Amino acid sequence: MRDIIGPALKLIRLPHAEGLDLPAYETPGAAGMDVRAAVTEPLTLAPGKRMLVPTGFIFEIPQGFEIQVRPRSGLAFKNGVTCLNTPGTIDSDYRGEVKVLLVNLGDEDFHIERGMRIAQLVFAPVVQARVEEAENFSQTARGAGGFGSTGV
Ligand SMILES: O=c1ccn([C@H]2C[C@H](O)[C@@H](COP(=O)(O)OP(=O)(O)OP(=O)(O)O)O2)c(=O)[nH]1
Ligand SMILES: [Mg+2]
Repeated sequence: MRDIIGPALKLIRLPHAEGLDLPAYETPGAAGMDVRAAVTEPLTLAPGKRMLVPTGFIFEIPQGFEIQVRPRSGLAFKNGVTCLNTPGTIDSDYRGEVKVLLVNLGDEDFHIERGMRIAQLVFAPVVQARVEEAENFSQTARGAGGFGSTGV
């Protein structure tokens, strides 16, 4: 395995993930690690339905980081299957199993097999803000203009 420069990310494999590949970067420059369905039997996701799919792993995310659960574009394009809550947020203090909330926006049943790559996990820095209530702000050229205020 190639050396990756970056913070260590510890994970624990749950019994139902026995034998599954670890979440992994498929190419040297991949932004996300593909993660697999830790289902014990094939499941069918009917059109218009959603389902929480287990990954079989718990992560210990270092403080100051998060994991984003993002869809795989191939599943979205070919099957209309995406993550309903994209990007899903895995908090650094979460110690439960990471699950993927899939939704089938296509028009055919989607079959989820054990070991299928269902989503990708992006490990990313986050900064917590100190929230402060204020009376007034600095002036800007934009002001409150938005939603196309600068033209096309
Ligand atoms: O796609 C996801 C999104 C979230 N989670 C887990 C990890 C995350 O830390 C926790 C809470 O997620 P979130 O804050 O998005 O949900 P909530 O509805 O605000 O729940 P809570 O009140 O538990 O924060 O659920 C997943 O396993 N998969
Ligand atoms: Mg929350």
